[in-house]
Amino acid sequence: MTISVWRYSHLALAVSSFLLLALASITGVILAFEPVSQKMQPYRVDTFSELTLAQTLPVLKKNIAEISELSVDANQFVLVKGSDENGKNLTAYVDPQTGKILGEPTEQSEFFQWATALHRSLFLKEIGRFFIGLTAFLLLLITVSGTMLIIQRQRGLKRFFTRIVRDNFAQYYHVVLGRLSLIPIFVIALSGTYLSLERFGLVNTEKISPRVNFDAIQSKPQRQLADFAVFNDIRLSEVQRIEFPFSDDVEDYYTLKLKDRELTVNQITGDILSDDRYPTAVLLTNLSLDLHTGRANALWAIILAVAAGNILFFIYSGFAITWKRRANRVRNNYSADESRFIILVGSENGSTFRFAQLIHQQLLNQGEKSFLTEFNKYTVFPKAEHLIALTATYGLGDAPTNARRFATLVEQYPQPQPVRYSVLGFGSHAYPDFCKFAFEVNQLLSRQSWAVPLVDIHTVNDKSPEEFGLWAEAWSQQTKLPMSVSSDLLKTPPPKLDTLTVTDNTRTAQPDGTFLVRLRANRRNGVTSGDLLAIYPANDHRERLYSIGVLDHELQLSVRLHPGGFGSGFLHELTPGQTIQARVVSNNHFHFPQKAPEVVMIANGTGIAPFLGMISENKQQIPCHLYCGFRQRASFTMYREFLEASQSAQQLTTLHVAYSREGDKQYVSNLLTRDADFIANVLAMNGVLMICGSLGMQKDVLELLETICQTKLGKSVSDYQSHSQILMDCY
Ligand SMILES: Cc1cc2nc3c(=O)[nH]c(=O)nc-3n(C[C@H](O)[C@H](O)[C@H](O)COP(=O)(O)O)c2cc1C
Repeated sequence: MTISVWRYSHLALAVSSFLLLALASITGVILAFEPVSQKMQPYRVDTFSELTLAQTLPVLKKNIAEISELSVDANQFVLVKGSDENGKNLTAYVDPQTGKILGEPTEQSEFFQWATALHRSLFLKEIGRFFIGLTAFLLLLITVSGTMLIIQRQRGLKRFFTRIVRDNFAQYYHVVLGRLSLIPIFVIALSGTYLSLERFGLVNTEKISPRVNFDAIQSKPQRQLADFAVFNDIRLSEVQRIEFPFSDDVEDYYTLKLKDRELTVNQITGDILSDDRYPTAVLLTNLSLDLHTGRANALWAIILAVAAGNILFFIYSGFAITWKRRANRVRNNYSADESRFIILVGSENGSTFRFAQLIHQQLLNQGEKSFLTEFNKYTVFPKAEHLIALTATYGLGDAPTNARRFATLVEQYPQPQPVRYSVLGFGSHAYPDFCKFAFEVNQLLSRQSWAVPLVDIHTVNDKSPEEFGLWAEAWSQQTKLPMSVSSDLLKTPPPKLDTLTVTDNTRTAQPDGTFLVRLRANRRNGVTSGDLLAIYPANDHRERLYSIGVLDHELQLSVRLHPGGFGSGFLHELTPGQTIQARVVSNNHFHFPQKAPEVVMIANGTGIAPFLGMISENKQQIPCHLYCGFRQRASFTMYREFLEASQSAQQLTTLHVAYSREGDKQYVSNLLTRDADFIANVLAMNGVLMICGSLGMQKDVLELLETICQTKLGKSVSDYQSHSQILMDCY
């Protein structure tokens, strides 16, 4: 069964019962203190559990003139009814060992009487009892559905008590306390339901009346009470009530109502006259009363009070979670049919909607027609030019509930015109399948003939505004539409810029040639190869990002000069000694995996930049293979010397170069096809593939990897992506 079925049942049950449940819980907390307060009265003797009837009854008979009845309550207080030596009625707690009178019972306090009546019947007699019974039953169902939700959330029964990832206060404590109070709440609900059924006569609790054969009653041999075998066998702690014989006549007998049966005993010989076990239903009623009220054990009563208090918290936190989910409902000004921008959201708990709304709002403010909807509402969008897919991942790397049907819908509704797409995954590294569903969506879209990749898939760990900002910047660069990340979402001050000094610039003669720029940061604040350098060519909001390779403590950028290029043109003109204002954007997901047993780097064109730095920093000599593609040999010349030196120093193990416009006219994907077995082996041994370069190359390589993974490893490429074995930074 899917998570949503359990979730909706859980919610529906909670909504339908929360008022009565709150009332029952509040009164339940109050009533749990009654047994605790009662147990503090000094009527229990320490030897209670050891005393037998043979020890107790003779002492009581000796000390009390006339006894008609003895009862033992849930607090193990012994109450005797009868009369004293003056013939006056007597109802008193006694010491069962000495027969001494300890005190008189008092009436239940009015407050507890009031709370009990409210708890049991809402002061509405039978109707109230019915609703309270129904509430107990609903609580039982809520407990079951809640347990299923926790099992699904924790990915299986075995992991039920493993660490819970903290999402937000209400959700975290709803699950933490839910797990802890699961058993007491289940017991409260089950016993409450049972007691209601019993109350309405739906379970048969009729006791069998003792059948004494008076013809067979013996009056010999006469024995002392202390010598009755049956009284020696029965402990006081097994007794609920004893009715004493009304006279000395042999036909009057002792009736012993024990916890599990009723006995009648000849008052002269001590013979057992009848022995009837109670029906199971009666035993269950007693057990339910013990468990539901906590009357038998003060510690259990306190546990019940805490559990009932937790129910109140669950009502609050459950509604807080629902409220948060509902608050993200979408309002569109334009229809799906007329919109140029389609934003799809896959979200379970609503936070991804916040990010989607931010994009949506900015597009609307710029006068664009934008339509925001859920993945499951995907259809044909006749005017769409851009598709932005934002999605969280849940379960075992699964789709959120509102994105479950996406794979089917995509096949069902091909778009009639080319649409440029970009996928942004929301997830958490706390889970092993990081953003897996987003990677699947990316794969799915990349296979559609109408889908044109616009920006490499980006991921956002733990709702990081900075990582969202990276995507926004990349998307904005491609579309030329401003997409800023609002400061209330970022909750960080505007970036501080560093001053960097140009140390070298190889320049190029051709307008589509590649050149290398080296910069030295005035203060070295932890730049790592794979990070990005944000430059501001016009000193305004326009930012351009370049992949950094750190070589000899300097930042090296590999740049292709585009005719009229805003960023590349600016960098091309830099001369050694010049300074620029820029900032380093940490790009943690694309750092060299220091713990990987083997690393394969795949690049085309300027995508080689971060790899040069990583190779230069590979002092541990982790086996490292570079597959790179260029148009002509000339493009590779500037890297050759460095890479050959790295091979000699064993910082680079193998080097494979493809030229697309010369010689065999190969692409980097052709090299990978040739070495498919090796690539599969690296993945199988937990090695890491890193891809950097153009999105076109990335698409080809991913398609190839999908085939390799499926045929040689029996898994999807998204499996490896979600386990950080395939890292990408393409543009
Ligand atoms: C029960 C649960 C399971 C999750 N499973 C994954 C997962 O497998 N992979 C992942 O990257 N993130 C996982 N996450 C993290 C969410 O995807 C992430 O917090 C996301 O930002 C939530 O977005 P939403 O509020 O729109 O649903 C999980 C979160 C929860 C609460």
